Amino acid sequence: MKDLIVIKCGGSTLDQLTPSFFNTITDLVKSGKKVIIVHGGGPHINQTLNQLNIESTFVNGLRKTTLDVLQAVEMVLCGKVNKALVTKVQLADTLAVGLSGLDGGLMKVEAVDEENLGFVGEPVQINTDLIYQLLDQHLVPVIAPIGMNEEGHHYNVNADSAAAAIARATQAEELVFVTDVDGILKNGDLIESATCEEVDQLIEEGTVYGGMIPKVKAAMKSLTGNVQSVTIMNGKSDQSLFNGDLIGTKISKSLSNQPVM
Ligand SMILES: Nc1ncnc2c1ncn2[C@@H]1O[C@H](COP(=O)(O)OP(=O)(O)O)[C@@H](O)[C@H]1O
Ligand SMILES: CC(=O)N[C@@H](CCC(=O)OP(=O)(O)O)C(=O)O
Repeated sequence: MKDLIVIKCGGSTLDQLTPSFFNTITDLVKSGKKVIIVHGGGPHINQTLNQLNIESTFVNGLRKTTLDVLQAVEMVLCGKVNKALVTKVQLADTLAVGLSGLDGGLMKVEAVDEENLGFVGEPVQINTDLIYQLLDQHLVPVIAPIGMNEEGHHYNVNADSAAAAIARATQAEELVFVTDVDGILKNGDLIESATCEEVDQLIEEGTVYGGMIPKVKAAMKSLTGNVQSVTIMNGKSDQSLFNGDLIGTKISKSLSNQPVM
């Protein structure tokens, strides 16, 4: 869809996002752009799991999700984090609708690897009609990454994967990952642009690790569809967001996949 931007807000940066960030979203909507927010909440989940004395571990950036963990994840993401974000968008004078992948069949998922990861899902189908209807009403959908499978079981979805699947399915023009670092760093320096091949190499050599892995993998997956541009940027930077070139790491399709001019 033309003029559609999917913004993924990482849990690492959610509490630091300033009113100017949310004012920018209002400016975007007023200028005729359509905005979808997909959010994470990893640190918020960790805090609640600690309070509940529930252990959780990560495998390649994905949280191993037992039934106990799933219940806490759902409570934190769909409840606390989602509603806090809806409130902040609305304080900037834009109406937002908070929902999860469960609501309106928004995100159907399949288990990734139930034996090793438990209830971790990956999106297989997005109800784009529902999203378009909200966008047509000038509402900003704020989406928590919990999905449902065919049997009605709930799954924890990495928020980067959810954002990429939603960007792909809605044919968004842009996907922006807002996180707590300036972009992909190598030896402390920002990599301003990288092709998918270069990103694969960065994973292989260990420069990209942990929570950055699902982010770059999701970025690359979205680029195999209609998404034109993926940027990873810092939510703390006070740059005038989206008014020109975003500052961060821009990931582009491999040169061999570029259309011939
Ligand atoms: N090459 C890299 N450049 C920057 N950050 C990296 C890199 N590799 C791993 N990371 C880690 O990825 C983190 C961002 O991922 P994550 O914590 O999952 O954030 P979010 O909650 O925004 O999704 C950074 O804070 C950093 O610790
Ligand atoms: C399967 C899986 O790992 N799900 C994530 C969902 C939240 C998330 O992705 O939050 P961030 O964007 O802040 O990392 C989790 O449980 O932490």
